[in-house]
Amino acid sequence: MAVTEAEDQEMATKTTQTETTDSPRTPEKKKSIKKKKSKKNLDNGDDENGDENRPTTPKKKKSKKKLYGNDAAESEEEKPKPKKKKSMKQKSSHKDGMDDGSSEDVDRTNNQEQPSTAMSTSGEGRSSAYTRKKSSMLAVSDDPFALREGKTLLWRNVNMVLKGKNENEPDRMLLNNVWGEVPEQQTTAIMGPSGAGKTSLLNVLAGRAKTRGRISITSDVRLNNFAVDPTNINVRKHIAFVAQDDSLQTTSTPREAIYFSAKLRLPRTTPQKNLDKLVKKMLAELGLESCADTFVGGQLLKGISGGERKRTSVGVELVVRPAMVFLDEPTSGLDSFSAIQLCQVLKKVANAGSSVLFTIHQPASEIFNAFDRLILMNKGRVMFQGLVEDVPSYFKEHNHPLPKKYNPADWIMNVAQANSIKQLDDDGFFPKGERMLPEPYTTDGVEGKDELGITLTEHHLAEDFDDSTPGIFTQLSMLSNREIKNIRRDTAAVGGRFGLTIFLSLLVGLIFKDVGGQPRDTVSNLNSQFGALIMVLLMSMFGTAQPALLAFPEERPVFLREYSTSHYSVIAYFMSRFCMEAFITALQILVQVIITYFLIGFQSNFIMLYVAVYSLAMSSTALAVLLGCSIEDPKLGQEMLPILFVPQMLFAGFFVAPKLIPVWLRWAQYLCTLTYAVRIALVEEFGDGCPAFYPNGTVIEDEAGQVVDPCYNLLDNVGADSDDTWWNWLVLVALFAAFRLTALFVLQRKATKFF
Ligand SMILES: Nc1ncnc2c1ncn2[C@@H]1O[C@H](COP(=O)(O)OP(=O)(O)OP(=O)(O)O)[C@@H](O)[C@H]1O
Repeated sequence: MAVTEAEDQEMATKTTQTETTDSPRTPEKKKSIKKKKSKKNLDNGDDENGDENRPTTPKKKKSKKKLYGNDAAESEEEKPKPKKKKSMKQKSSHKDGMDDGSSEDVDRTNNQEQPSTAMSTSGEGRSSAYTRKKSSMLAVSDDPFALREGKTLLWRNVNMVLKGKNENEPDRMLLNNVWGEVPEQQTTAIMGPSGAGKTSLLNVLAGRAKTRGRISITSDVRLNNFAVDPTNINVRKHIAFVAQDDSLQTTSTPREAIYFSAKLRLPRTTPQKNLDKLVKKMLAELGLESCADTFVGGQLLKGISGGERKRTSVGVELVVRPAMVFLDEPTSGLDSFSAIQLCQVLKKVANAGSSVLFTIHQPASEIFNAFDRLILMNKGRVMFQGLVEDVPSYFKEHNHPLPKKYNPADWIMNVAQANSIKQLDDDGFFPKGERMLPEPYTTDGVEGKDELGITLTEHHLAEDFDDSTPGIFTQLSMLSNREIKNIRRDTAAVGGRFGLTIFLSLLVGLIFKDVGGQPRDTVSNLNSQFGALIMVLLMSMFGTAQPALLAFPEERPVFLREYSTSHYSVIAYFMSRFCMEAFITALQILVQVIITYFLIGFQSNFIMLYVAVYSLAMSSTALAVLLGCSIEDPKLGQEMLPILFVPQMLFAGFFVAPKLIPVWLRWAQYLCTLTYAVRIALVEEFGDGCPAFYPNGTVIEDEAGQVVDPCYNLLDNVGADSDDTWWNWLVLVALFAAFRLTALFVLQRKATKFF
């Protein structure tokens, strides 16, 4: 569409009309607008009076000339012409299936394309269903393509700069003054040669890229003309995003993955049978029926094909009937039939009201002609932007007419790649000129905040967001169910973990066989008993902390995708993971302690030993989870394992007595969970002393000539004292709680602040 400066002025004027003369909106005004909205809900779609405060439905704009960015359009101070109106019904029927562009009831010659921002005030014939309260509308429908209220995203001056490594290396403009819009009810494709900046633009708009390292990003982005920071989690939640890399739970099936999304993201009042029907219809629309109950699969688990996985990712987002859908190369890896099928689905989604934006590489002509709009990127700049049907005339006007019987997508890519930027510039591509945006409804400035200091934009977003989705208990139950299925289905991982535990326990148990029952009358016996106990403790630490450390970085993409698309809260995710971990660890430690306890013949009480080893395992996993939440890369997690274990072993007192550690380092022992577990277990095993110690005559005497019980001596060496046992328990539990809470905090910050 063509937004010229004249049109921008029109938009600004309309904004003023819509919002009265004061901008930004005040809370009071917002209330009055709410009232009008509800009144409108009752007016059964009769918009002949053109109530200027109602949310508007952008029309499918048609124009032959004056494309958005057409230099002629930019230079002329032209009065915008009135828009031709079509009813929703007419529009839908026109858009159904592949758009053949045959809707000749629209004056394409003179009708300059209009900005389809939310403040556009023309009264498009929106049905009452379209404007009904979102939650009730969605709850009662079992149609994945039910009408919904869309949103329009506008952006200007989007720049992404890669700073040079040093003064000699110049900065690189990865995105250079990029502008555009994604109107509701339309499909917009971003095309361009490899490295043109398609994914970068999509990521910036979806809030998945931010100033960081050598990359700096600036942008002016409007959601329904509210100035927004796309990286804000509240903004991100409005956008269903399908990334290029599928991040799905590998042990779920497509049916379960789509159901999981529908159950947690649709209004809680949605009847179960509607959810089931929705999922069924979504699977059918995406051609996933035949693999609906096969595992998604991953590196180690055989599952559905790459194309099926991609369609599942799309289904997971579309099933919740989002207002905005962004997709990064949704057709990559799909055969041509599946690609067309997917594009038809996207088209239906747009017809239902959503704004759809996606990147795509050289689509077939059938697919290309089905898009409504095109953004053609080249070397980080916008080479063309407008209606797809205007592409041939635009390229003809700029000296690159589309040859007959040529796929237009191939042709425009050919033009973009075969000509230098200078040549294309000379030919008039890369429309220039400053593109103004109308005054935003609110800003983050002081005047845009209410008395509580909450920005009006946040009010708007929060109000707009459906808060009737399931609460924490449903989230916990859904997440726990999925975890249980994951454990049952990922037999390799669970089997490996338990297999290794059994193997190592047997190895240690056999090597130290019956050592625990030997009389404590020699140094070697006593040392062996001590060694056996330390081995059991270390084994529990290694065997449980390692999987916990690696679990989150591996699951991170799934968590971040689901969290950023409002599946569940961080607390629900954290709690469900904790419960599963606690359960699996309890079983694992039980197996380990049963084998070692009876093979070695420890003197401790079985239950006490089990609780001590389990407590160590849980507090070690808490530290591991904290580290795991702080890092992004599973490989880095592997490399961090020594950081987790080595200091613990060094400070626990069995390699070097704590009193021999330099004073300035000695404090670190108090942060090591192993220190406390060793003290508790040793007191339990040797706390009664060695009644028959060293009968062969070798005795140890202290400086005063008193005979020293070697068991007490051993406890003393590691700083253990039976009087401090409760204190040791307390610190162990406190460390566990501190690590867990810090991990929760880190996870919350990571999830909301950074993608
Ligand atoms: N974080 C980054 N650091 C350095 N360079 C980057 C970064 N992100 C993007 N780029 C560079 O920006 C340019 C555009 O990248 P982008 O991935 O957006 O291109 P694209 O059009 O999506 O390409 P493709 O079609 O090959 O996926 C590329 O040259 C890429 O190397």
